[in-house]
Amino acid sequence: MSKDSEHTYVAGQRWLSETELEQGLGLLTQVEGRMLTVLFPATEELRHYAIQQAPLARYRLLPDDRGQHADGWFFRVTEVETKAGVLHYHGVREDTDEKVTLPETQLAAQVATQHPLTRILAGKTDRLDMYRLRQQAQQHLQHWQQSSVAGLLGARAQLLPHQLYIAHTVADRFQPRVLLADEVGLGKTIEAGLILQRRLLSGRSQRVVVIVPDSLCHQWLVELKRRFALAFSLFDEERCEQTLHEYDNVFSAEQLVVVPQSLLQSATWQAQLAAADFDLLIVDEAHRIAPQTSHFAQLQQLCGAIPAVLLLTATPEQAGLEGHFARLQLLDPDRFHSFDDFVAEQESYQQLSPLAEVLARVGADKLLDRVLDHYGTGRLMFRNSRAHVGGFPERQCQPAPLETDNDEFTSKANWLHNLLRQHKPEKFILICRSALTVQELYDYLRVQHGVHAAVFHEGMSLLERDRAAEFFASPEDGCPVLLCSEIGSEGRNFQFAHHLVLFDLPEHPDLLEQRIGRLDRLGQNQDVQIHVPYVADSRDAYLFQWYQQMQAFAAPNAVGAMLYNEFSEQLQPYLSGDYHDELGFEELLEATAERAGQLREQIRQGRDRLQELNAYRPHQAQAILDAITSDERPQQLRDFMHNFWARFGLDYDELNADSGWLRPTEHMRVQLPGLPDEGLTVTFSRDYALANEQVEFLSWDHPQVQHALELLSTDSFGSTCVALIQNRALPAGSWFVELTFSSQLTAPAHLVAQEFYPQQAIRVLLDSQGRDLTSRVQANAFDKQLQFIDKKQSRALLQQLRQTIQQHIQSAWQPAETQQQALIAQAAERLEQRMAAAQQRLQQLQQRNPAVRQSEVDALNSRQQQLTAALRQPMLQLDSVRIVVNSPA
Ligand SMILES: Nc1ncnc2c1ncn2[C@@H]1O[C@H](COP(=O)(O)OP(=O)(O)OP(=O)(O)O)[C@@H](O)[C@H]1O
Repeated sequence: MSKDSEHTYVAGQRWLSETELEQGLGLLTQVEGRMLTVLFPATEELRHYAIQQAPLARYRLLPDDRGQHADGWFFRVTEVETKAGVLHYHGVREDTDEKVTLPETQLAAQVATQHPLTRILAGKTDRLDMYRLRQQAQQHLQHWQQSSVAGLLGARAQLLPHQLYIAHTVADRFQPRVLLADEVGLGKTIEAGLILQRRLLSGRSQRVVVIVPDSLCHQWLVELKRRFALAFSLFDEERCEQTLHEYDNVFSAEQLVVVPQSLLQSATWQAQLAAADFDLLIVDEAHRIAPQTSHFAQLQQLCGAIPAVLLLTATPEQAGLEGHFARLQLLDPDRFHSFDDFVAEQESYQQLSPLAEVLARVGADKLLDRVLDHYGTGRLMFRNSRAHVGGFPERQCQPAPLETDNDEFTSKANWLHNLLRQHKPEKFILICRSALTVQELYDYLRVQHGVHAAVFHEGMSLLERDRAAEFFASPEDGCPVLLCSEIGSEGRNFQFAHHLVLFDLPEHPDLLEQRIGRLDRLGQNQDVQIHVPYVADSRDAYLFQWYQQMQAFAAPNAVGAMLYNEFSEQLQPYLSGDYHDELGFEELLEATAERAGQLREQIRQGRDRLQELNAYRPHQAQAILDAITSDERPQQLRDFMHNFWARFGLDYDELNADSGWLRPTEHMRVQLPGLPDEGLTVTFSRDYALANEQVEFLSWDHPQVQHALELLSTDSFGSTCVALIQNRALPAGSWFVELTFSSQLTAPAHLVAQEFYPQQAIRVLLDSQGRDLTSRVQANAFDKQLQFIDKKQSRALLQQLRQTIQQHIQSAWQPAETQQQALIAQAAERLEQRMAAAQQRLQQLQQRNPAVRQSEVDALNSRQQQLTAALRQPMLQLDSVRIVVNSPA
């Protein structure tokens, strides 16, 4: 038996190593002369120490503490007894309620080495600034978790109210199943991305599949990365084949996948997709999968298997109202069971429109909401129009009637060459119906005129297409024109160009709209010139005149599909050259113009207007924008991240007022997602990020920021600390223990409990006598007075005080629990109020609007019940401890 200033060393006692805490709980096996031997059973390491300098801390449990037996079971300590220097714990087993007594020798070797109490006992502390950083991280995390716009903060995108309104409305539904049908180029991809991001970050969705026309896969992958910092994986045929031998279901390999539409053709992959437990499905250009095809049947199966579905199409009625109905049916088969009922219902909505219009005009928002609630498809379908969103440049049609001394192709090709020459160095996008024409034109321009054109069509590989588009878009490239086929270019972003050449005309007005939409989309900053060459009496000449009657070139054409349905049969003979009656065409034009006027008027008063009013409710959108402006807090984020980088070994060099270069150093203490070795240029400014695409936009939603918040809130960095206070009003040598407890709910992620009860920090401040000063000494005011203390001093203090500190820490649980109860009561009240309001609203809505699924109402009830239950059992944990010692100068 031997003795130091604090303890008597006896074999059988348990000790922690202050220098090697990760060894777990040591067992003192031998005391011989001036030497100690300690075995660390967790690592099977043996250590010998000289008694005078042994860096050991005595491990003792106190009544009410929780201990673990070497056999794995836990017990609650009721009494502690010392027999010949070894502690004997009396307690109750948690699993069996049995009373037990065990010597400390039998304790498990694994102790929570990250636990602040263990760290304090072992004298392990961090610097004051690290402790502060941890506290800040927790406050920021709490703020973010509670924000009503978490997940909508981080997109590299302008804050456009029509997109944010849709994103917010759809993302927060239990399992949204909607059609995003904004006019072409208004940003459906961004809307889908925002919805996705908010759902992923809140835990509402976890496994996502995006089905995209093959030609758009790359664009989607790039947009998701560039705009949302989301890394999706492409699962094409090749990747599936490669993954096949590793996984039963290839799609289990990743959480976020992009799948080319063509993959649906394979029964194997299709079956695996349906069985891959995705919880969110996004289908881009959904009109491309035509009803009554096998593809469509497969899509139907997927929509049946995946609970949340977003279908994207700018031209929902391209294949007629039946096609539109079929897609709505994919979303809600129960509600859309009869096409005739659907048509009748659509007509009945027309009556609502004038009233809604008046309410919108006078700004009676609440009443307008109620009227719009009656509009059945409004819950399922969102369609914004340019007219409603506003701020778009004009379209200018430039018809080019041509003389024909040559064949049609040659005349047009020569005209094109002239056009390009006149407008040098401007860039032109040319779209025609087939890849064959693209190829012929390419050859002709090269051979006859020495003009090098870029080409873009479905016969090229995706990589070739992307390269061609990129090459053409680069300002250095000398190529004046990009020749595109119809189908090859759908969904593409060509708004950097201002001239569109329609080398021939498509037969369907929606296809024409898709073509113009390549340039006339968000981000277009000049009027779009639409050049239409045609030869007299040709197919295109007739089509051009017909399109003029419906003003198809001047503005987005909402009536095109309906006119096509009514008149296409009469039009056919003129297109094929098989007609006898030129007068008949004049009549057709007149009839088309008249009908277009009627339909437009109907639409103005009817369904489309209702759709627009519903897709964008300005006062609600404004509330979302306001919340974003107040929760973005770029300055606070910047300060926090700068501190984080400095403490964790990353170098940051300011490049200008808005951006800087971030790079890892050899002292980097953690791995950050998406940080390459050579570093990264970053900004906290949305505007700067928008103008500089290569610069990473850091927001509270960004994975690196989330990682920092998470790390600092859960890991042990900064969880224990000793600091000095110099306050003459207090006795010298008086000291304080400041504790932070974290309180959290344990609930499945999809319940999004953090919205009501984010991870909460509960502070308790005790003085050296164990008196509770929490409410008397404010956290900030206290913190401001604190100063660093050097490591040696801090260690000596802890050695001296640790037993009392351990007792104080134990007594702090009671006030922490009391504070927690108050927080819980507040959260329960908030939950009750908000849920009651949401339920009432949904139930009222359900009475008015048949598109509210019963499952939504049930889900809301069940969420409330589960959250109420979770609120009864919050988890309280000791998170950090700071010891403050007064030493007046
Ligand atoms: N909020 C925004 N901020 C900046 N750019 C945006 C925003 N929304 C959309 N854009 C850009 O506008 C263009 C059109 O957006 P997007 O491709 O999402 O439209 P879309 O409705 O899906 O078009 P399409 O009907 O052709 O598929 C894209 O280049 C997109 O990056």
